[in-house]
Amino acid sequence: MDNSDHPYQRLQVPKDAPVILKATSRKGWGAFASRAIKKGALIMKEQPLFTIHKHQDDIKDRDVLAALQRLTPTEKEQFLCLRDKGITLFRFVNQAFAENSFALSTDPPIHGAFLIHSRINHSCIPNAKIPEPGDNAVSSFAVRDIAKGEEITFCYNTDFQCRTRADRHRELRFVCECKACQLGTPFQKASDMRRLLIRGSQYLTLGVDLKGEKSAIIIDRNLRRVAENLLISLSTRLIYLLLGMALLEEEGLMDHFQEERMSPGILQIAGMFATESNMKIAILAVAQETWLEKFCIATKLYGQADRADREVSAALRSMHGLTV
Ligand SMILES: C[S@@+](CC[C@H](N)C(=O)[O-])C[C@H]1O[C@@H](n2cnc3c(N)ncnc32)[C@H](O)[C@@H]1O
Repeated sequence: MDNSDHPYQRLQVPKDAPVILKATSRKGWGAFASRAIKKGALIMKEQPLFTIHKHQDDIKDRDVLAALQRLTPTEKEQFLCLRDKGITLFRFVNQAFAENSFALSTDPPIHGAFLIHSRINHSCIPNAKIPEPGDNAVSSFAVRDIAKGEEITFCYNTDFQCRTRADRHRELRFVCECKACQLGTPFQKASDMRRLLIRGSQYLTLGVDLKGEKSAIIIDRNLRRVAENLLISLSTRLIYLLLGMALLEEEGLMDHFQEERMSPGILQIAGMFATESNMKIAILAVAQETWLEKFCIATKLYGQADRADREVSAALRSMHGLTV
């Protein structure tokens, strides 16, 4: 099909959004920056074409057809532009909805059709992020400077930062071609290693693996026992937290959302040391500019017990319902 005739040319991008839709060479259609977008800037805010108040698995063709009946002819025409992988008509309308929707709420379950955000392709090292939808809308933000003409991407899964290439591809069910997925390249090999280490360091600080499971990565039984019982020392806890952040930074995954989410907890841990020599190092570590610098200073705490260790462990164990 000549792309100038493609139905996606008729999709209405939110007014003033710096986005144009175009065919990519191997990923179907994608969204591209129509002008330079600064790191942190809102890319676009999109209202749903319609919503369905059910769990995704319970949404049937008839639910989508009923929702379409309530649309104006122009809105209905937008939905009918959708194509499977940008090429063929969908066999079922609920499939078209599933491929082009975002969850607006889990309890109660609400899914909305977002035709423009659904054109954004995935990358394991994305330049945009779609935080938890709120306000009955989906918004995307640049997590680094995006040049005019660059493809806009976001990560389709929230825990990919600690999953290897093979593991991510099993979940995605397509072969991503981003920098972290170029099989056998030095970056991809280092990326797999970094993401495994991020997963391991998360386990050591939280005491649980992804989805609350036991770790398949940390095999030392004693270390697992200490982590699962939230008994790691303050210094080890700070070091692993900062290691995770430094690895995210090195991987190209550090952004202001990540920093806003993690920084308060890290500062809190750093402020809990009671032994003066440890306290000085912790304060110096968190004052550094980059996460790698913070981590490097914090390693000076390695193996140091602290007067607050017992009290902090007891507080964490009580918070997690473990017997103190
Ligand atoms: C929500 S759609 C994204 C828009 C889609 N490219 C289109 O043409 O409408 C998701 C689909 O796009 C393709 N896709 C997205 N990201 C990709 C990537 N990094 N590598 C390969 N295919 C990708 C996959 O076929 C995936 O199932």
